[in-house]
Amino acid sequence: MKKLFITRPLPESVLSAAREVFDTSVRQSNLPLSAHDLRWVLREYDVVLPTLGDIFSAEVFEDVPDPRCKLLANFGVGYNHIDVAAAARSGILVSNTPGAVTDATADTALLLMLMSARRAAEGERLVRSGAWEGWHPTQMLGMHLSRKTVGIIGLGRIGQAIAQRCFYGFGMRVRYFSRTPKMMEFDARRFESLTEMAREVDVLVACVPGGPETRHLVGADVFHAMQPHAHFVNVSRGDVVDETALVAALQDRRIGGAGLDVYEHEPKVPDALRALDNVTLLPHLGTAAHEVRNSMGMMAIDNLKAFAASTPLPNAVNAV
Ligand SMILES: NC(=O)C1=CN([C@@H]2O[C@H](COP(=O)(O)OP(=O)(O)OC[C@H]3O[C@@H](n4cnc5c(N)ncnc54)[C@H](O)[C@@H]3O)[C@@H](O)[C@H]2O)C=CC1
Ligand SMILES: O=C(O)C(=O)CO
Repeated sequence: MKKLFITRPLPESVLSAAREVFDTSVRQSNLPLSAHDLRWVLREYDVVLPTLGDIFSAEVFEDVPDPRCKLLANFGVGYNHIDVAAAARSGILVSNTPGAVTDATADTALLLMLMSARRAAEGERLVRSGAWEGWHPTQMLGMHLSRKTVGIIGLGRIGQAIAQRCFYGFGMRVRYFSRTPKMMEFDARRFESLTEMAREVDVLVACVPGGPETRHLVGADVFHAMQPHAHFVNVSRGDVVDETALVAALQDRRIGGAGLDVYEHEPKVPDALRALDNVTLLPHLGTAAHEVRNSMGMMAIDNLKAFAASTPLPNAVNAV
C-alpha cells in the first residue's frame, strides 16, 4: 500500500475512503504545516492531501531534490498556496476539487451581499449590546438588493453561480469583468476594464483565483471608481484585494460597505478593518457545510485513487 499523509483532520467518511486504498496518516492539528514538515512529507510519503495554508513554495520543492511524493491532492479548488509549476519540475502532480465548492461559495457571496447591503452584522451587534431602542421608520436603513446591478470579477464556476442567484433570485442586472467572453443563458454584459465596471455597479464581487497574476487586482483605483453607495464583496482570496486601499475606502466612507470572507494575511485581520462598522467579516466560511466538506474530501480521494490505479487524474491542475 502507498503511504498517504493528510495534513488536517477530515470527516470520518473521507478518512475511511482513504484507508481503503492507502496506508493513511492523519495529522491531528488544524495549523498549517511548518517549513520543516512541508519538506518532511515530500520526502516520506507517496502522496499528500494538503489544504490551503500549507504553503508549498518553489523553495520547498527545490529543497527536496528527489521527493518520494508524487501527488499533492489538494482539499479545495484554490491552489495558490502551491507553486504548481515548481511541483511539476519536481515530478509532482497537483489536483484540486472544482465543482464541489461552487454552490456553497456562491451562497456565501450572496450572504455577504445581503449582510453588507442590509447592515445585518451591525444590527446583530446592536441587539447583542442591549442598546436597541425598538423599530422606527428610519432605523438602520441599508440598500435594497433587488433589481440592482452586480459586477462580477472572474466569471468562472463560482462567478456564474453568483450571477444566476443574482439574476433569477433578485432580478439583478449582471455585469462581469473577464479575460474572455462567457456565454450565459441571460443577458450579462462584459467589461474589459475593471474600473469601468466598478463605476456602474451597486455591488462588486471578486471570485478570481488568488496568486501573483491577480494580486491587488482590486486596488485604490477600483474603490475610487465605485459609487458611494456601492458594496464590495470578496469570496476569492485575500491577496486579490489591496487591503490597505480597502480600509481607506471604508474609513473615508467612499463606498457603502464591504463583506469579506478572505483576508490578505489570514488569519490576521487588520485592527483597522475590525474597528469599522461598515464591513462584515466572516472567517473563510465559503465551503463550511458538512455536505460540502465531505464532497471536497471525496473528490480529493478520487484523485488519489486514480493515481494509485495509474489512470488519469480527474482534476489535475499541472502535468509532469
Ligand atoms: N471563500 C471560500 O471559501 C472559497 C474561495 N474560493 C476561491 O474562488 C476561486 C474561484 O473558484 P472557481 O470559480 O471554482 O474557479 P474558476 O477557475 O472556475 O473561475 C475563476 C475565473 O476567474 C477568471 N480569471 C482568472 N484570472 C483572471 C484575471 N486576471 N482577470 C479576470 N478574470 C480572471 C478565470 O478565467 C475564470 O473564469 C478559487 O480559486 C478560490 O481561490 C473557492 C472556494 C471557496
Ligand atoms: O476551495 C477553496 O479554495 C477554499 O477556499 C476552501 O473553502
